Parts: sequence; C-alpha cells; structure tokens
Amino acid sequence: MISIRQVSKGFTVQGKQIPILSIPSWDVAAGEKIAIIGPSGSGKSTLLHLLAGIISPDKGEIHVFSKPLHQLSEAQRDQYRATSIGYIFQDFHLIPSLTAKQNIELVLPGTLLLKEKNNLLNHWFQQVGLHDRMHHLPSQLSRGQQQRVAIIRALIHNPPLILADEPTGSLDWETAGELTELLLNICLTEKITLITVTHDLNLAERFVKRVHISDLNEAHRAGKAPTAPSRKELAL
Ligand SMILES: Nc1ncnc2c1ncn2[C@@H]1O[C@H](COP(=O)(O)OP(=O)(O)OP(=O)(O)O)[C@@H](O)[C@H]1O
Repeated sequence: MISIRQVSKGFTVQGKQIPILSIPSWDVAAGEKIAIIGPSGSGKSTLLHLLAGIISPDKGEIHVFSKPLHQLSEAQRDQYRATSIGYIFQDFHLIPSLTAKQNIELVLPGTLLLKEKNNLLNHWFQQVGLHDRMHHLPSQLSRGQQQRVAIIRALIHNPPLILADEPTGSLDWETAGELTELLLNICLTEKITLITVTHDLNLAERFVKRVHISDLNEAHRAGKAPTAPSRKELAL
C-alpha cells in the first residue's frame, strides 16, 4: 500500500544542503498500525510530510495506494490529501469561535443532505464519546476532548490512511493512553492504516508494529543527518 524506494530528502539552510532522510526501502501493508519512534530531529515529521504529499522527495519514489506521489503536481497532491489522508496534529488546530460540531461541519462536503450530515455527525461524536459535547466551544472542552474532535475531523471523510504526528504529545499519560486506544480501535474497526509518530515508548508498546526511524534512515545511521537534542536531554 505504501512503498518507498531510494528516497532522500534534505533542507537547505543558509545555502548549505543538510540531508535529513535517506530511506532505501520501506513497505507498509494495508491495515497496519505502526508507531514511528526516534529521537527529536531525526526526521519523523519529515517522513509523515512526505507520505502526506506536503513535501516532495529530492530523489526516489513514494507510492501510496499505487499513486506515485513523487510525480504528482501540487493540485494532484492536494486532491490526494483531501480524499486519502486524515492528518492528526499534536495541537488540535480547532477554530476557537466555532463549536465542536461546527468545526467538523466545515470539512463536510456541501452536497450532503441535512439528514445525512446529522447522521454522520451523530455517528462520529458517539464513536469518540462526545455526543453530549457537540455544541461546546473548544475552550469549553478538555484537551483530550479537543483531540477527540480533531480525530473526528481527520476521519469523517473515510480516509484509508491516518497520519498522526505526536497526537497525544500534549496530553497527560492517562488521557494519552485512552486516546491511543480509541484511535487504534477505530482504525481496526474501519480498516484504516495508521502511522503514528510518538516520543512515548509506553504508548508505542500498544502498537503491534514499532519502527525506529534509524532502522529506515541511512542518513541517520551514517551520522549524516543532524539530530537535535532530545526533549529528555534538554530537560536534564
Ligand atoms: N523546512 C525546514 N527547513 C530546514 N530544516 C528543516 C525543515 N523542516 C525540518 N527541518 C530539519 O529536519 C530535521 C528533522 O525534522 P523533523 O521535524 O522531521 O524531526 P522529528 O524527528 O519529527 O523531531 P521532533 O521529534 O522533535 O518533532 C530537523 O533537524 C529539522 O531542523
């Protein structure tokens, strides 16, 4: 379903090209639930951005659902993201002046009939356990509840692939565990492929498959890619 071949990606900083990722080969099968782990600055978010078509590789091939992302135009990549990808961020990016329900209505197609729209909204707010909070503003929701709304926003268009970048990074450990279980269960039921980036090894344990970025990334293994100090190191 996902196939990466000889992909490299770097960034130019002050005129100097810095290699970040160099992935000879990586395959993900449909329905897999994968936690990507690795130190800060090792390229985990960059990998998700490549898979979402937000950025393009400098070299190599990325196929997702047989689509050659490396060959798509920007408009085609926008279309790919709109139809095939649900993206969940660490910060929820909800619009503060809109209720939870209105935040989701914004991303629904205008062609839906009112009844279809309400059925869909009721279904998903039930699924994440927020059916009694639909009319709350984000500021009236806990952080865990706000992330549940963001999960609905990522899932409501039925994407076959969810990319989650530290989705529980700003939550306490108990809420983080609940949210991770919720996401895993929904993806299992809906047969969605889930790739989650996390720093939290305890949360990563809940995934059947864990991939360390340095096992994918030759640039990192070879010490070519710069790595920022980890949060743990910074906290010491
Ligand atoms: N647009 C950019 N321009 C220049 N350098 C960038 C850019 N985006 C990322 N980088 C660099 O690429 C490296 C990898 O960044 P990335 O965000 O992918 O790491 P990460 O593993 O997700 O880190 P963290 O766990 O801290 O979020 C970092 O050294 C970062 O500074």
